[in-house]
Amino acid sequence: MFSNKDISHFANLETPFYYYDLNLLQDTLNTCAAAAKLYNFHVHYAMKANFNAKVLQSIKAVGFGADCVSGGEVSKAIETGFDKGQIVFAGVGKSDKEINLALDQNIFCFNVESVQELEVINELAAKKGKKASVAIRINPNVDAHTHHNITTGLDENKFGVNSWDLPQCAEMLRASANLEFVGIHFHIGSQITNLDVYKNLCVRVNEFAIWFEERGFAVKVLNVGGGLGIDYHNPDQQIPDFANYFKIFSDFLDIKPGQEVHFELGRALVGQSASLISRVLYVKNGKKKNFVILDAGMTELMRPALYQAYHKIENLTRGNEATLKYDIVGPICESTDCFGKEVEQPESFRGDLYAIRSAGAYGEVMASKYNLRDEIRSVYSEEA
Ligand SMILES: Cc1ncc(COP(=O)(O)O)c(C=O)c1O
Ligand SMILES: N[C@@H](CCCC[NH3+])C(=O)O
Repeated sequence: MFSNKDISHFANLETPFYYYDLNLLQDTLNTCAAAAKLYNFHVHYAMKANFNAKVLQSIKAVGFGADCVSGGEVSKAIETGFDKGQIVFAGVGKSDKEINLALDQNIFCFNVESVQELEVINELAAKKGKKASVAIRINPNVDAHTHHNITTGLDENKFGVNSWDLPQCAEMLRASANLEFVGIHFHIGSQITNLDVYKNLCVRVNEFAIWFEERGFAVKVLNVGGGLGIDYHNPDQQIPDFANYFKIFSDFLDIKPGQEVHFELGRALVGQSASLISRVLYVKNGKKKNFVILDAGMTELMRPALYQAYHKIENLTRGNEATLKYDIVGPICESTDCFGKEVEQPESFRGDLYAIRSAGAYGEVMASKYNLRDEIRSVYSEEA
């Protein structure tokens, strides 16, 4: 919800830009941190969701670790001041250069996604005379009931080690003098709104933990990944239900004394804290359709074009009284450059300000230069 003061402030600014509500971000982080603390759970922020410098500063300040998926993210986390001892590094295709960088930085652990990767990390660690801490990312074949493009924990997905490869994994761990097994890792998908899915995950985590323990491995860390969704239809109902989310893991995981439970949350921490603010360039009234053409497009927010993702769209200049249906599109030379079809809006005019809500996660960071677009700018609530 934007105040009149926000809207007058936006009216003086060049569009498009991401607007970050840093107070809401702080409230979200504090709520999550307090809910996790109740159970002594460890939270790593999934940096891929948003690595805007101010966002990262706020997250670091609350004491979370970082979940990284590239050497670039590991470096950025360290530059930002995240504790190296709280950095985890996942990814199915870690290059030798990235592994070496993470070894040099003594990060908390590699979330390893294949037997071959274990072999490579062992070799590279041996060359440096080091022992690399590793958790095995297991693909548990649990359906996350989310969009198939952001599902990661089914047998057909490329992520993690499948259960039938675990015996080979265990053998490799035993044979590798430069690896230290710390635990098991899972991440079954993103934008998960049905929390029952996590109960199913817990059942599988318990089974896999026993599997490793029966073979003589001490499972110190149970890392259950992230994926908690946000309500894209109600962007003003802003803070996800962290209390219930963590309670599920406390209730359904068999947590042994000394065992740590780790999470890797991205979207839930940052998703509602930003909107993409744009101006209407043109309004085209056709025979079959009316179009609102914005100065922001799929190059600034790719999710609708990529996953047919829903984002609530609001005309900030004219208010809420919807009288017409428009396809809300951008200026990019692609037919998928569309933020919403047949969206009910007030009659709109050139110069109106539009907000595309819930754009704090996988928004700014997925922007592209396609069509040689200007780099997307950011504006922060503290500047208003
Ligand atoms: C390994 C891993 N951990 C954590 C996340 C964070 O996901 P989300 O933003 O849905 O919480 C992702 C992205 O889906 C991921 O691939
Ligand atoms: N980029 C996706 C989420 C992918 C999560 C990373 N595994 C989105 O916008 O919803």
